[in-house]
Amino acid sequence: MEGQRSRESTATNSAHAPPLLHTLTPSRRTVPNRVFAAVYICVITALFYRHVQTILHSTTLISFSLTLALFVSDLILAFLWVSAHSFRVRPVYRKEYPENIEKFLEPSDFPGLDIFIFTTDPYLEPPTRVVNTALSVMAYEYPTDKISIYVSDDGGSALSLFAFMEAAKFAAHWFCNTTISLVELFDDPDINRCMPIDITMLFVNDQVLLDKNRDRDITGHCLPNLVYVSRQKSPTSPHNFKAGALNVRVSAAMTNAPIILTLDCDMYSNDPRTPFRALCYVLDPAEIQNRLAFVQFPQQFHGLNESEIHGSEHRRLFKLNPFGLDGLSEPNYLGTGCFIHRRALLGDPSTLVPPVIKEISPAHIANNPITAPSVLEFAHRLAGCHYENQTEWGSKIGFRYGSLVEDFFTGFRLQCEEWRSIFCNPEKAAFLGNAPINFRDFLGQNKSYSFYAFFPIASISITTYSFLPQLALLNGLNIFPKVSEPWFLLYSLLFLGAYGQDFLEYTVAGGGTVQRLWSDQRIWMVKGLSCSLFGLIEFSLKSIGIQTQGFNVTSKVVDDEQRKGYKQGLFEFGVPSAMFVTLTMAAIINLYSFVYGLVHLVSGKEGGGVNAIGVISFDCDELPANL
Ligand SMILES: O=c1ccn([C@@H]2O[C@H](COP(=O)(O)OP(=O)(O)O[C@H]3O[C@H](CO)[C@@H](O)[C@H](O)[C@H]3O)[C@@H](O)[C@H]2O)c(=O)[nH]1
Ligand SMILES: [Mn+2]
Repeated sequence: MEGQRSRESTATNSAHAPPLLHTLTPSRRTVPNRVFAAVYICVITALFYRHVQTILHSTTLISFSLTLALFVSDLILAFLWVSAHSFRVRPVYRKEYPENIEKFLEPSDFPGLDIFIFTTDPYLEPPTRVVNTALSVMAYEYPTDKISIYVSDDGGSALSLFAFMEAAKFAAHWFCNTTISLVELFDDPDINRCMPIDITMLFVNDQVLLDKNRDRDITGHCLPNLVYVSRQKSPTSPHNFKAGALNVRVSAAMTNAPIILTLDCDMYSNDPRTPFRALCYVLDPAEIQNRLAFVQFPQQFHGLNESEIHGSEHRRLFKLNPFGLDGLSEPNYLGTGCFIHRRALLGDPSTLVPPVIKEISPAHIANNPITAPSVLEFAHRLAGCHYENQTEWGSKIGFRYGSLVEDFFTGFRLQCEEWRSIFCNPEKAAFLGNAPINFRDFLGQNKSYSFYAFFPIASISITTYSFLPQLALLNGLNIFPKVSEPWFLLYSLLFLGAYGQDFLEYTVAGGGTVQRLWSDQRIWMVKGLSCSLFGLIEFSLKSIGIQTQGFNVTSKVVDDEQRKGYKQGLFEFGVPSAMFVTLTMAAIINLYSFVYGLVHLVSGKEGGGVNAIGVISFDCDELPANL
């Protein structure tokens, strides 16, 4: 990480001021980043000058179309490079002082915290894991009577409900004995398995499993509220996937806490003090005035292998880029590990959009027992599938519908409404999760990530560069400058500049290893040829009205065979997928043209030669550099 940091404090610690809650420090990379950007833009401009010259002077249709294709591909990559510059223009680092929260607040003054945990498929998401997620947050060092946990089960599965009924009993014993290591619970291969059971019911079901007013652990201390929610679904009204589940307002009827924590069932709390960290921001009057909507913690994973072949830790997306966006007050919402002001979900900072029922407005104080028949009846009504009809839920308020990546979309909409956000990255991971270790699951998951704004269009460039130079080489056409030509220097600069910056960012600033950087680069190309490409095609089809499939839940089940392969750093091609076709085609053509180029180079024949060996490599945010 960064070395010495000058302190640009947002909260001061003078005699009369409240205790220091957090500090903010701009990264030392800011100035070098800006200088580099200026130089790199000049090099990119030179590249386009060359492309235009070649197009204008092309004599055959083939050379014209080849250069045009490269021109378009480079244009897309250059556009993405420019947009990625926002991550580099002002990265910032923060530090919190959670120990000061208690100087500032009495336990009775702590704000209520409603924790939402999501699950949808007991076969892909073993209920024992979901239970572990819930137990991990029950152990938060936070006034117990202020915490309520809502488990949203979109599958309405009897198995998940049963698991939670057992968990509620277990909690009474476990809660007072938190010395049992959570990691142990997670890594036990036997409890990770999902028992096959053939009952799935869809019904409106809010079941209060633990009530803080009623339930005690075995030493007599109170337990947090634990509520199982299974919203009603009907074939005639869209359920809007996770965004729909997020918007079920049962928590508003029962506890209506001002702060919400969203957590996927594949994550668990790794630090019981995390809410204190979040409070350092959400309680800071300066931040509230600055229209703070949410505090996002990074998604981090455990159980990854050394080289992390799939790059599924998404170090850039989840850790590096948010530092950059934080400097601009807009880190995006990552769907899990995020503390949100409930108020931010109900309209822009200046005009509150009133919910249809006033009992669920942020001002409403929910102080009836959550098991009171009136509360339960109200909660049932809110979880019904028709409640949202003719309302602004999903369009102007709540989590926004219409995108499979509801996190990215909702965060973006909140920012458009002038809400601000903060990225909080403590040294000890606040949450840890599981990333898919199966190659097909990984690609399936990334098909939806690839909707991320413009990123999927990079697949046009990647596909072009995966086939075009190779085919040109095999046909004896020159499309890149020779080593002896001055233009070769330009390509070298593009290559070295992109990789140099990427290397420094990933390893020195981002703490990643060279091996993982290698995997990250490789997987970027793999994604461009598979999931991004398919995501782009699906998105285009959908835009012109052709139906495609919806959200694919990422499997969290891992068998021993898969675990073994993954540990050895092997990609698993055992299961069929259309996404492998483009990948394999590119691999074969690249290998063939690589050998072809090499043979010609060694035998001293002309025809492409060193300038197009057939291996392409370029960084996700940069221009291609073909050697
Ligand atoms: O109809 C649905 C579909 C999914 N989920 C839950 O949503 C969560 C995320 O789904 P997962 O299959 O794990 O997707 P990932 O690709 O791993 O999730 C990433 O991408 C999602 C969409 O952008 C975000 O919501 C997640 O927080 C983010 O980790 C899981 O807990 C699911 O149980 C539901 O509750 N209802
Ligand atoms: Mn997930």
